[in-house]
Amino acid sequence: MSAPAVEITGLVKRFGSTKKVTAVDGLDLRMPQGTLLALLGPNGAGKTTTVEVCEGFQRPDSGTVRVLGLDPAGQGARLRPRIGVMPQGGGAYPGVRADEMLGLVASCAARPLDPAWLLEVLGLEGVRRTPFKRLSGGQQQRLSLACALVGRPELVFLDEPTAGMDPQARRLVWDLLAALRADGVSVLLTTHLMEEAETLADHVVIVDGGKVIAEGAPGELTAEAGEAAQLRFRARAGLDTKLLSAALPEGYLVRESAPGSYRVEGVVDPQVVSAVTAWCAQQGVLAEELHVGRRDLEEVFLELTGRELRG
Ligand SMILES: Nc1ncnc2c1ncn2[C@@H]1O[C@H](COP(=O)(O)OP(=O)(O)OP(=O)(O)O)[C@@H](O)[C@H]1O
Repeated sequence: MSAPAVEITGLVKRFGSTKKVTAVDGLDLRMPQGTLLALLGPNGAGKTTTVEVCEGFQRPDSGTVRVLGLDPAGQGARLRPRIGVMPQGGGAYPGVRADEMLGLVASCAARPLDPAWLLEVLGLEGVRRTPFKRLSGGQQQRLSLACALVGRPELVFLDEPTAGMDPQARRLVWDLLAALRADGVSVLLTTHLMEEAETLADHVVIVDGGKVIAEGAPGELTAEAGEAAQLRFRARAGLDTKLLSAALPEGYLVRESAPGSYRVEGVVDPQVVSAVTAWCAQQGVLAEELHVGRRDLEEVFLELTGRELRG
């Protein structure tokens, strides 16, 4: 049987001269080959550090990390030709043209993809002669993604691949990632976009404070036994939830899951929706983002931590 794409056991990584900052705090993760795993978490959760350890750019303080069965710290020379890396923020020599840069990276690979094809798929055909510094942020990101993929890697690490992209560019990237996955390429990406994780991932690992706080298929994480839908809304923080609960039909309970985020517990029906909005109107409160539906990963994170994913 082939080795997992990534296997991490008890990873700890600390920074600072006295190692005071614990970026990763005993993280375990297993990713089979041919799957797409999303590391989802807020700023500072330890996602980039975890990925950089897998790429061999950081050494763990403790724990073991195996990537395609190899130790990234000690067997980097064997590992590097088999992986693609898209770092956060990217970067390149400012005067290099898009096609020159991709051509250069392709020339380092044994069996590269056709750079012209990749530029076209990523919507960069029209800017192939544009110097890197004059590309928009989203175009630079896509070029960085092309560089990560041009060597036909078995496994790619993408650190916030769609950060700063407009919805159209994001969609192009999502389509490409879905196609890669369908071709059997393993993809590990970090994101704080729960929609990205829900759309693309076979497996989502939610990290916070350097630890895994939940994981599973997106559907598993968002499923809740016996509950088809729930009602959520946002309003100013500190509403009197006891008073609101009392205004609802018997058996319903309202909780403020994070400041300004409210959740009505109980089976949602038209009467309860109407009662919530009527009570808010009486208090002169505007119920915003009123939502009836299954919970999403944002909600899962909120329930686990009491904080919003997008800080
Ligand atoms: N080189 C470093 N020196 C000191 N502290 C660091 C270093 N790199 C990361 N950290 C700290 O480690 C913690 C985790 O950072 P990391 O970049 O891994 O988080 P992240 O989940 O990728 O965040 P983001 O979504 O903002 O990229 C943060 O508190 C960060 O400030």
